[in-house]
Amino acid sequence: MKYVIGIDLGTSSVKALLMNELGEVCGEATKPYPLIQKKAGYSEQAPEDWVEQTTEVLKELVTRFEGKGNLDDIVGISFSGQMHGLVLLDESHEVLRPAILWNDTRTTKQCEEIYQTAGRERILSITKNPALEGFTLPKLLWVKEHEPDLFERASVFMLPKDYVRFKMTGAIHSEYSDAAGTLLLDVPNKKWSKEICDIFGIKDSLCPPLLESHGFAGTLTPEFSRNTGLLAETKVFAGGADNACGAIGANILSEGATLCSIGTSGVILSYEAEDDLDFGGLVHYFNHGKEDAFYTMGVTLSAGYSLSWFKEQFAKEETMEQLLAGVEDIHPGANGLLFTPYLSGERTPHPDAKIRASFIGVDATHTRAHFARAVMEGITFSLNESIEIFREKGKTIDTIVSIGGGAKNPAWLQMQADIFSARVVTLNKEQGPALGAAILAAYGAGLFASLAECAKVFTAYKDEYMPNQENVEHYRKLYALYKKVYPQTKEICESLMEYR
Ligand SMILES: Nc1ncnc2c1ncn2[C@@H]1O[C@H](COP(=O)(O)OP(=O)(O)O)[C@@H](O)[C@H]1O
Ligand SMILES: O=C(CO)[C@@H](O)[C@H](O)COP(=O)(O)O
Repeated sequence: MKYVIGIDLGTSSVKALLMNELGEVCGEATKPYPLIQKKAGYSEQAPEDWVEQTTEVLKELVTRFEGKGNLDDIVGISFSGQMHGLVLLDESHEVLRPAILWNDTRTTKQCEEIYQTAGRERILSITKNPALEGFTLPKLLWVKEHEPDLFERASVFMLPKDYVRFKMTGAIHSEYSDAAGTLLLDVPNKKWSKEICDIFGIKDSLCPPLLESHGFAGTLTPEFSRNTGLLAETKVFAGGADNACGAIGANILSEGATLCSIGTSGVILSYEAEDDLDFGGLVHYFNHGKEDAFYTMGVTLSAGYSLSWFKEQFAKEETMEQLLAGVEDIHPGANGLLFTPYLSGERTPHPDAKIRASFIGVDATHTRAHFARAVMEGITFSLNESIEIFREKGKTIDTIVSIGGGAKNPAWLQMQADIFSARVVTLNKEQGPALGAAILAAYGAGLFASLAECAKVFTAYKDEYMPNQENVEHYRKLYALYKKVYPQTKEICESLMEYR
């Protein structure tokens, strides 16, 4: 029996998943690491924490595997990684500063400068994406402006999982699905954009060589092999961005397939075979982890995070299940209470780092459960704005695969079916993007002839939620009210910035 390992380098933790070639889960281990938030809007992590905890989870998997199989039957390891984070290395490949993460919003000025210098249309035509605070190029320009000495010393930039893979193998690479989120990649032509690098004074050598997601990146260094117990000959394959891997693990590998993922952030993701559709930058347009395929995606920055924040503040000692008990008994609309999930700004459809969240319509009859339901509905309304963009562009969205923490609660899944007005299905294995990473490893190692063949063995749908027409109608009216909150709170939120 052959085995593969998928590693998901997330925002709050790293998870390693051991699967056999039959698609059975044979082990998993998770370890957390902290966020460093020095100022409002800043979000950083220590790359060495990722490496340390990845070593630990692999060590744990190997220890539990002993006696059950041979280590040389582990034929591949691959990655899923939190996107966009900037890691800078010097000439001797030492980390120059903490990584600046995807949810760090310090770069509004750099985004404006990108448009002023290069023009929005030019950026869109090359990278297929708008300049957003979370992306990597604005972070590089922030370092160039605020830490010029350090920028001068940088010899290469890396994305989070690419750095961990470098520490595992000693080889420096990136791959297309993550590179697409840097704003430095010519997405249709799959190469670093010389034009953008030249405009912004970025040396070509700062951009690492690119691989396909299933491409072979190297074998383990003797040190990494010693520290984890894995054989030094173990093959490592490039891996993909977390959303690309989430999509692979949910079998979003052909036209017409749509994904809803509610993790810390939330995404609505749609498979694209073509590189030339025009969404005018309203949604992200990235290379898939499948060769020569793409996906479009709308992002709600604080999706699951809004609910976790609510629990942390108002039900700290309880489990998520306890907090959400009874939410299904409350009528859609939470008795006239609306929530917008802009706890740390927003991306789709309002790229706005300054907007903040609101509860509107608070009444003395509202209980904590009404607030919890309003939070879940607000997150789902926000994701529906991405679905609306896709539908307005002519896409048919009738079935949505729901994954992530948000897919754990049946009331939330029914709410998704009602608000999205679509059939919602769940997966039989809730392993998140680590499953997509394991599929990439299995395909890279040659266990399957294609990603789709592997996904067929590794994944299957489980439950189905059909829209309830009465609720669909009710939510359609509430959604129209929800959409009025952003424009009517934008100016107030901007003025409140000086008090934060
Ligand atoms: N039992 C639950 N019911 C509903 N939502 C949940 C539950 N447990 C976690 N969540 C939501 O899922 C989110 C975490 O999802 P996950 O996919 O693990 O995120 P990430 O990979 O970004 O860390 C939490 O922020 C929370 O909102
Ligand atoms: O910024 C994006 C996508 O563009 C995020 O999806 C991050 O890649 C990480 O998200 P979580 O999986 O931690 O929610």
